[in-house]
Amino acid sequence: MCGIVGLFLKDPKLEPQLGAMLTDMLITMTDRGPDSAGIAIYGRPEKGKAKLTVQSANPDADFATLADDLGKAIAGKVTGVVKDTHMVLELPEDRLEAARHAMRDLRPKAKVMSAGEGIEIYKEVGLPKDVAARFEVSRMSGTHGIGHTRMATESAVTTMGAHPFSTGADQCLVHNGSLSNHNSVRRVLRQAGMTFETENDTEVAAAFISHKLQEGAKLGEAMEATLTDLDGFFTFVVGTKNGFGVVRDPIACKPAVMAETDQYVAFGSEYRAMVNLPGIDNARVWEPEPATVYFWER
Ligand SMILES: NC(=O)CC[C@H](N)C(=O)O
Repeated sequence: MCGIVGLFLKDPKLEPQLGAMLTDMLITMTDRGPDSAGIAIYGRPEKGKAKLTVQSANPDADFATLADDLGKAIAGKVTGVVKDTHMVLELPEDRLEAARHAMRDLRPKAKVMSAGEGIEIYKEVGLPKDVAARFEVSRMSGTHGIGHTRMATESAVTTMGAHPFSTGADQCLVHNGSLSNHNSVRRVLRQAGMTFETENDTEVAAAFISHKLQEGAKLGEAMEATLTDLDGFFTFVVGTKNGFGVVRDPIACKPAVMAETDQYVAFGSEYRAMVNLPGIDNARVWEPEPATVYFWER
């Protein structure tokens, strides 16, 4: 099982409702994966600024002076907003890599959930309704977003084992299925310099796409490569700063439904995730074909 939802807005008028729409979609998928849940929201990037979303098991101690400490370490202005176990740090775009490095010394136990100009990722063990409420996702605006509710198959039920996985700036991936060659692909990617936080198969798929993008592939090409190099079952939904993509393995036994109107492109593991979207009755609704890449970019 596992439930996936995604929404890529074409109409800016819907942007203030992105978090609320995705939350509703994800809660509808709760019975497909009750052990952990997560959501990636892409806000409109602010010129010259970047965001680092970090997570801590001890947020009071770790977050109290983090914005100031990080500001000193990177010699730049850092502001932060704490939401439960997560904190979103806003900083100068050209200091993003320096900030990632500084975090390892400043707060070695805190985890980086995402980094980039638009992306924020919130994920924890628990049901979608509880995870979404803890991080007030329904109040967030944005241009596109992806949500996941997990029934673990390949690694422990932990915060870091929850989806979405982010392995590159402004990139994320969620997965329904299980990969059979993830250990060998992980070894190859490690040799190429990619690093991993978990033993999870989905993290390997995310890193595989990030590595292809680093090598210069376009989003569609990177997704196409999953069809030749990754074995097993998958429906993947991928987010980038300006893009949103879907691909299913050649057997395609993991369910997927898409809907498109003039206002949005939506993805659900099942149609019921999309019933409350505006204009859904007149949307073009279809099942994505096996071994076929679909993507949209602004
Ligand atoms: N049930 C699933 O689709 C699980 C997805 C992935 N294999 C995981 O364990 O996280």
